[in-house]
Amino acid sequence: MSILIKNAYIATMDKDGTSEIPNGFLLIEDNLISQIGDNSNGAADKIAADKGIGKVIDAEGAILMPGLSNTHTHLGMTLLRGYADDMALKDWLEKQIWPAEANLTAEDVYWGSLLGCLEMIRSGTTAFCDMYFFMDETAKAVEKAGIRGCLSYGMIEFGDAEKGTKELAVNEKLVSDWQGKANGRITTMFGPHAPNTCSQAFIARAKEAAEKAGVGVHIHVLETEAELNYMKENFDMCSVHHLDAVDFWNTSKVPVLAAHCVWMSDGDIKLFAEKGVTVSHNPISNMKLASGIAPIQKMLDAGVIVALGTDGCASNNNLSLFEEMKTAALLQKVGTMDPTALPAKAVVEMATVSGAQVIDKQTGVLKTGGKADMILVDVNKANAAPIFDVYSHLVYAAAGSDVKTMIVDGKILMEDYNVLVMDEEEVMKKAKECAYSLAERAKQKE
Ligand SMILES: C[C@H]1O[C@@H](n2cnc3c(N)ncnc32)[C@H](O)[C@@H]1O
Ligand SMILES: [Zn+2]
Repeated sequence: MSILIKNAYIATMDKDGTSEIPNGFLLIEDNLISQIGDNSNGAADKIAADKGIGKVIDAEGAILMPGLSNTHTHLGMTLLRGYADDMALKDWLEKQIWPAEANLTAEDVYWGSLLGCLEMIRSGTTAFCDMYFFMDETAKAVEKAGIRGCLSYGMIEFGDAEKGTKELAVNEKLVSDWQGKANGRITTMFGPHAPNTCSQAFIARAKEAAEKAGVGVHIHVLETEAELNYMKENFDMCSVHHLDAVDFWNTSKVPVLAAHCVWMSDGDIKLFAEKGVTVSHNPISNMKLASGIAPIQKMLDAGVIVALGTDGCASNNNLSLFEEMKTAALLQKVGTMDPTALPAKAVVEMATVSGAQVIDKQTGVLKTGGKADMILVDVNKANAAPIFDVYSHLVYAAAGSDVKTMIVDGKILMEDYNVLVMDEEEVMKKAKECAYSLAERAKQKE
C-alpha cells in the first residue's frame, strides 16, 4: 500500500540532506520512503492525484520524524514494573529480580513483551534491542505488534563451562529460528549478560558464535562501581580491558552493543571510539539504581557512537524514550556542571539515527530509499505552544503520549492515537494477570 503524508513539519535527522522541512510531504511505497519534499506549492496533492494514492494523512499540527530506537530493554520484564524499587543493583537482582524471574513462564514473557510493544508504540519507539529469556515469545510479540526487534537471549554462565554450552545453544537457536523474520523486522544478537556474571572465556565464545552467525553482541558493561572494583580485584583490570584481551570490542565483523558504560575511564572511551562500539546510555535506570553518571559528553567528544535505552521496566519504570531523552540531557548537564553539555539536537540524534544504526542501517533518518519507520508527534497541544526549536520541544517539552501516529516498515501501527495491531484491553488484562500470578508464585517460594 502507498501512503502519502502531507502538511507535516518534518525533522529528517539526515545529516547529509535537508534537516528540516517546515511544510513537507513524504511518500511511502511498499515499505520504503520513495519521495520527501517541500509541500508549500501543493506538491503532495498533485502526487496523490497522479499516482491515485488511496491513503493520505494530513499531518497539519504534527512533527514527522524517524521512529525512536530503544537500544537496551528486557521486554519481558515489563511484568515486573514496580516489583522492587529503591535498591542497589546487586541486591535488587540477587534478592528480588532473579528469584522472581526463576518463576517466569513462556506465557508470562509473551504478554509482558506484548505489553512492552504496546507501550513503545504509544510512546514513539519503532525499534528496540532486547536481552531476556523465552525469546521466542518476545519474537512472537514483535511479529504481532509490527515494530522492529533486535533480540538476544540473556546468557548468564557464572564461570560454569557446561552451563555456558547450554546457554550458547539457546541463543544459537534464537538466531537460526528468527534472524530476518517478519520481513526483516526481527533480527538477533548474542547476549552474554555482563563481565561479572560471565567468564572472559565464555564471553569470547559468545563473540565467536556471533561472528560465525553474522549477528551482533549485546552486553552490560561497567554499570556499577561494584563491577569495576570486582574486576580490578579479580583480574587487575577493568571490564573493558578484560574483554579487549579477547578482542571482544572488535566491530569489523559484527556490531557490538554495550549497555550502561557508567564507569568508563578516558582510556576505555578512546578504545570504544577506535573500535566503533555502540554505547546504550540508560540514564533513568542509572539514576534509580544509583549506579552513577555515564560520561556521555566525553564519549561524544571522543567520537563514540552513543544511543539511548530505558533498560527493563523494573528499573525505570516505563519505556518512554521521551523521558529518557530529557533525563539524558539534564543528567549530563548537572553531572558536568556545564549547561551546554548534551544539547537537545544531540539527544534526538542519539534516540534516532545512532540507535537505529545498530538495528537496521536503513532506518533512523527520513530519506528517499530508506525504510518507512516514522512517527507523528502531536504539537496541537498546550505543552507545544510555542515552538521555537523542534529539537528543544522534543527533548524538553514533549511527552511520549504526544505521539499520535506510527508507521513501521510501511504499515500503520497507530493512527490518530488508535492502536491498530492489537486489542489493548486484552493485552493489559492478560499482562496484569500474569504479573500478579508471577508475584504470588515468587512469594510462595520465599
Ligand atoms: C537478562 C537479565 O538481565 C537482568 N537485568 C535487568 N536489568 C538489569 C540491569 N540494570 N543490570 C544488569 N542486569 C539487569 C534481567 O533481570 C535478566 O535477569
Ligand atoms: Zn539491562
